[in-house]
Amino acid sequence: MNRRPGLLNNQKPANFGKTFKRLLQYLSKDKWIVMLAALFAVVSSLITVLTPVLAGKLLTSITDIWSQKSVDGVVDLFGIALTFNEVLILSIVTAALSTVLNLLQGYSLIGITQRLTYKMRSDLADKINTLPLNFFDKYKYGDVLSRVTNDVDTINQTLTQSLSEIFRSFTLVTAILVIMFVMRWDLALITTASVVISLIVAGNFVKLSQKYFRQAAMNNGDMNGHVEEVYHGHQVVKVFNHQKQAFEEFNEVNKRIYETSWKAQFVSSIMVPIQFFFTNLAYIGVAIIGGYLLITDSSFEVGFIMMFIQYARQVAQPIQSIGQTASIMQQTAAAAERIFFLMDAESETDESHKPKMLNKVSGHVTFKDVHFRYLPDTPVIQGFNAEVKPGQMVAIVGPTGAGKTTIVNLLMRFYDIDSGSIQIDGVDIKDMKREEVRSYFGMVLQDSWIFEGSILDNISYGSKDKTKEEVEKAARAAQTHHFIHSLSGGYDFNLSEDGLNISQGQRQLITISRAMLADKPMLILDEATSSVDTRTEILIQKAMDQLMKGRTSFVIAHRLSTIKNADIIFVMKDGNIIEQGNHTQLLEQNGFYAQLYNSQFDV
Ligand SMILES: Nc1ncnc2c1ncn2[C@@H]1O[C@H](COP(=O)(O)OP(=O)(O)OP(=O)(O)O)[C@@H](O)[C@H]1O
Repeated sequence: MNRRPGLLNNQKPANFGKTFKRLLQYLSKDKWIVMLAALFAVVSSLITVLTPVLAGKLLTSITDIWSQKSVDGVVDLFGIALTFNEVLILSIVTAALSTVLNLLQGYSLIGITQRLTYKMRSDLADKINTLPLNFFDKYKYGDVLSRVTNDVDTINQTLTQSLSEIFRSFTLVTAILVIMFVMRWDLALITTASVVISLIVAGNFVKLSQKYFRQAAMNNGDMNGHVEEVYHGHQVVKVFNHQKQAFEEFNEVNKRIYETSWKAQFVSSIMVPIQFFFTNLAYIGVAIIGGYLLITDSSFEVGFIMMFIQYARQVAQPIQSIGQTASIMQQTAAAAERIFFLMDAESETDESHKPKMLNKVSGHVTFKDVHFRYLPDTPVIQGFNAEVKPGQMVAIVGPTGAGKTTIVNLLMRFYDIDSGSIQIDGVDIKDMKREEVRSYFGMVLQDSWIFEGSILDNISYGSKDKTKEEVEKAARAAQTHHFIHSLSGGYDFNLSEDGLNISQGQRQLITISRAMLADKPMLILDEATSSVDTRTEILIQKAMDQLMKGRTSFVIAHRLSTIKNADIIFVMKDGNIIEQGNHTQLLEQNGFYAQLYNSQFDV
């Protein structure tokens, strides 16, 4: 099942404070705008706090006028209208001002977040370009890519909301509590107590529901893994008559999801009514004591009670919101931590100071006592020595795991060797920039790399300066023109992602044309092992022969024809060349090659 723990997949930040501080440092350029947004939030929240005062004032004035009527028998309509107008105008002005401030705050925070995520994406892209290949041996590409997409997106979505909510909620809570305690500390105490109790109860429910949510998420992961396994290997499942067992496994996981999700949803759904219960208790308390004070204390105003009840209601909401925002900020920090982990990974050493070493490359390659290991305690290449003359075609053969791909990786400087040297035309590749080394090689790999776009774009990938005529010439030389011509639109025919709308052999022909057009002095060919039809195989062989003409070529060989035609064959075993020579010489030796050849090619 596909459950993959590890630092890159953590849901909770290991160090919330440190990560959030670093995230805020990203905002340092915009710190004045952040402060302005905070100011907007504070002022608009203070205005919200004033609303109950206005409403209370209105009610007190109306009851005053009304009680006067009971004495005089006359209603002072003019007085009511005047009070109404005053309060109404003030209410409209404050509401409008609060809306404008909220808009300004939203506008500035959105700008800040977008700039922050834009910069994070660019920084991550720069970083990924400098990561050494062995980083990707440890971490999956999907994981790394998800930093650029999902995690940056999480920050994008949560940061604006969290920042604005934190500014707003803290101001509201502080202001309301201050007002309440200044007005009547005893009533304020009742309200605060109810909020605190409701928060404690809610906190326990949150913990419980989080436990069930986590279990549900794990069960969902199991379900994904199961579905992926079974449907990916659909045919295998059928061939081995495994459907019944697969179905039972599915039902078992499905049942677990049902149970844990039910508990998680139920526990989280009863949280709100419970909080309401405690808040309502506070209203009742304030109303009873307020009513009593109104009767017993003549200086007590009815509007005051109303105002207080409104504050009691208002204070609970931002406190709950702070709780929710804290959990959102945890997600933000977890995402930021995963991003920073990638940003802190060790980059390839900087080589910008290195000058260009070769002007014209003839393709003379020597390996001198090369040692290399991917993992500290597992030597892979041990004392590899070889010399390849310009224009020679080298076939590298050997059993699986012998180190054939590794030699190619070292030659292209995808990895740096531990000791010894690899030289091109007498210059150690360590003294060249990696890009310089790679610029001398054309590559055709087993997995034809095709992207969505026209055939023309696919062939001219990496050689954008070439004309359409040159592309066509390369395709002709690579035996590809004929097939391209038969497609609707010819060179403009649109290839789907991974080139799935053409055959495997045709995809290979396109990549051969690409290497032909790039016209590099040296070549690396990793021959495809999977079979294509005989006609295409002949075409590919012809194309490869044409491509290799006049270039030093390293072929990880699987085809009999390639091996027979090679100028020199390196027979590799356990990271070393154990035999070398041409096909006839090696067969005459009757050693490992002869054994391998006879078993593999069944001659
Ligand atoms: N990225 C890596 N990290 C750790 N070990 C690796 C890595 N790549 C290859 N190896 C190990 O190095 C050894 C040589 O592998 P390599 O891929 O060069 O063999 P190969 O001859 O190309 O095999 P095949 O014919 O199966 O492609 C193997 O034991 C392999 O397990």
